[in-house]
Amino acid sequence: MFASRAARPALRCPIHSAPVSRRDLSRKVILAENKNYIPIRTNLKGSALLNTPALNKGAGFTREERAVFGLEGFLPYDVHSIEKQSWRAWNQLQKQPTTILKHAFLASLRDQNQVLFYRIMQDHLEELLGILYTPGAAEAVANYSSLFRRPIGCFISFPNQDGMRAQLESHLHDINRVADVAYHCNDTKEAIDLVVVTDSEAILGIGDQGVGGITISTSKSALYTLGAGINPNRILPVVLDVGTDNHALFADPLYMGWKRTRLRGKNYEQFVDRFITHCRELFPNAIIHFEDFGLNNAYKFLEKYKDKIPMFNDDIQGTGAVALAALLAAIKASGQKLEDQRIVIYGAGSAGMGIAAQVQDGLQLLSGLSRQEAARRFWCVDRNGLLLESQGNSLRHSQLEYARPDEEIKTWDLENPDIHQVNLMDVIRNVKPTVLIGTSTHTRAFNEEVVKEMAAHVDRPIIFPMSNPTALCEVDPADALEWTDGKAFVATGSPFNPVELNGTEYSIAQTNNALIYPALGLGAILARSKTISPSMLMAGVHALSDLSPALEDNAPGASLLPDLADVRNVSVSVAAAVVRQAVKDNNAQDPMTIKIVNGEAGHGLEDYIKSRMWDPVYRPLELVD
Ligand SMILES: NC(=O)C1=CN([C@@H]2O[C@H](COP(=O)(O)OP(=O)(O)OC[C@H]3O[C@@H](n4cnc5c(N)ncnc54)[C@H](O)[C@@H]3O)[C@@H](O)[C@H]2O)C=CC1
Ligand SMILES: CC(=O)C(=O)O
Ligand SMILES: [Mg+2]
Repeated sequence: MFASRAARPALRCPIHSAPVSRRDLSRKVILAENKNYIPIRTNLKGSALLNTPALNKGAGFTREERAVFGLEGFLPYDVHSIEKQSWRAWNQLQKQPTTILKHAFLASLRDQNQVLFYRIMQDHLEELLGILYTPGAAEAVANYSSLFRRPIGCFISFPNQDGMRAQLESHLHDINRVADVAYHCNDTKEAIDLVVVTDSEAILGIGDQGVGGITISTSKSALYTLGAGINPNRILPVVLDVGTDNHALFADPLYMGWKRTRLRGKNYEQFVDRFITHCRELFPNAIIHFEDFGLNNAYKFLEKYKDKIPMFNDDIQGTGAVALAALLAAIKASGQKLEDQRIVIYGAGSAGMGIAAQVQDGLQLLSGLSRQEAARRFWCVDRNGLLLESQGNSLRHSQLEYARPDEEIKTWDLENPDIHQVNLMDVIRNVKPTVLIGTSTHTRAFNEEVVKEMAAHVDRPIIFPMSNPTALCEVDPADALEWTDGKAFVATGSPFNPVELNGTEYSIAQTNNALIYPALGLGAILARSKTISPSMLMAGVHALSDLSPALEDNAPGASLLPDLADVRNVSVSVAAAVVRQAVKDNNAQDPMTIKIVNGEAGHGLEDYIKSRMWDPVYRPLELVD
């Protein structure tokens, strides 16, 4: 049932002191013109300056800069504004015939003129996100070695492990970073805010991609800049090359990674531990973002480090957070309660179990359920069907508490009672779920039969096919809406166009961790929090959920979450909530941020956050000897 307008909850975030206006969200670049941009000091001149992406302005160098930095013979005469440069780059990009060539064009631009790359991305975020990120990034990762031009990011390969510390350190001395960041720091140890690391075992839904996984680290890093204004020169994207079990890569003569079977066991763990130790020593202020590790390792390192250092696993925690935000929005918009939901998770891996854990936290915190009562709201289906207690030893640790008692299915109407494998349709028929989440990589698993059966028992089915890239999505939103006569709340992991049905336009929320992890990272960096705690995550969830367009009055068909293209504005609210929570929990260590949150600094937190965001504008340059 649709909730009446009066029944809709007030637009007030429990974490924020002030109400949040969704109308505050606008596509405009935040505050760029009000900032005082400190000049960048450099001794580079001529072609060396043009070949330093963090400093290069191309045709954007002013007359004075051209004279001072000896650029006149290197550039055509006319000086062009960044708007003109962005327009030219956009026209060039349009001429690239395929997504992968567009991705390669953007990578090349990033490698020539970093500010212009971020500027064109920001100017056309809606159109370009699908190229830089999912689904485009999947193709770029898979074709990394054949498309390779120049390396971006940090490559730590197992055979070179003896030099790991020096390899990381050399990135501190990278000319781009030194020019823009380290020069202005008292200590190079302050130069890195964030490390984004993958070992490439489970890239998006396309599996083991060996060294090509660097592109997921660089894409996720770019989204930190676009989404939360984190200075790109203070981010280190890393791939840990520990070999690959993707044997197609071995057969490729152009493959650029270490051609060995993936390292496992003790050697692997020590390698990753050594990496973390060096990062902590060399970049003590940096938070560490784990991305697309294989399921077992993802959980192993999360458990090992989450209470000790500021780190998080994006696939587990970022995905859990964005899914809960969308779920809370759907529930509020339809006047339901979280504790009344029966939740089926299809694909019980990192993302699926991360969502279960986050929603379980929500059930405990918001609905007052015990941990065990909350776990009873889930039915998780994996390759071998419904997770059952009798599967004991074959279940992974993260799955154990959601396994259902075998007793429960004794009374069920099963498609094939002879086999001990309860399939998705069995679960839908017997559980009558209110929520169906897909994190399985099983293309079109939510077929017409599944969706119609679900819709036959609930007024507003909540269906989140979250697998990426687009081709692996469990159901096309247009189908899900058609099969439910527009009653379903649908949200996907990759972008989909709005759906027109019976005179209503349905916007499809892109329920992707990219809507929340940039702000989570920004909040943790600004607070310099000791850890990235569950309460910080939950604060981010509430802040994001409260910005849901579906909670607007009279908004049939509205998206459950703000548009990913609005992420930078969304991030201000979400990061503020994260920071406030860190301060409240005595987890924050940055004196300035603590002062601001405690109202002792004379200006508000949101303004401070905006003032700390990096913008794609050309900063003045100052020549030093
Ligand atoms: N929307 C978002 O923000 C995010 C989406 N994802 C997507 O979720 C999907 C899974 O990613 P991860 O959890 O990291 O991978 P994973 O490998 O950890 O988990 C996938 C799970 O699905 C199961 N599975 C595979 N085929 C199945 C089938 N036919 N039926 C039932 N279960 C099946 C696997 O056994 C495994 O447990 C990927 O497509 C990924 O792109 C992941 C993270 C974030
Ligand atoms: C979005 C993301 O992190 C994934 O699909 O793996
Ligand atoms: Mg991922």
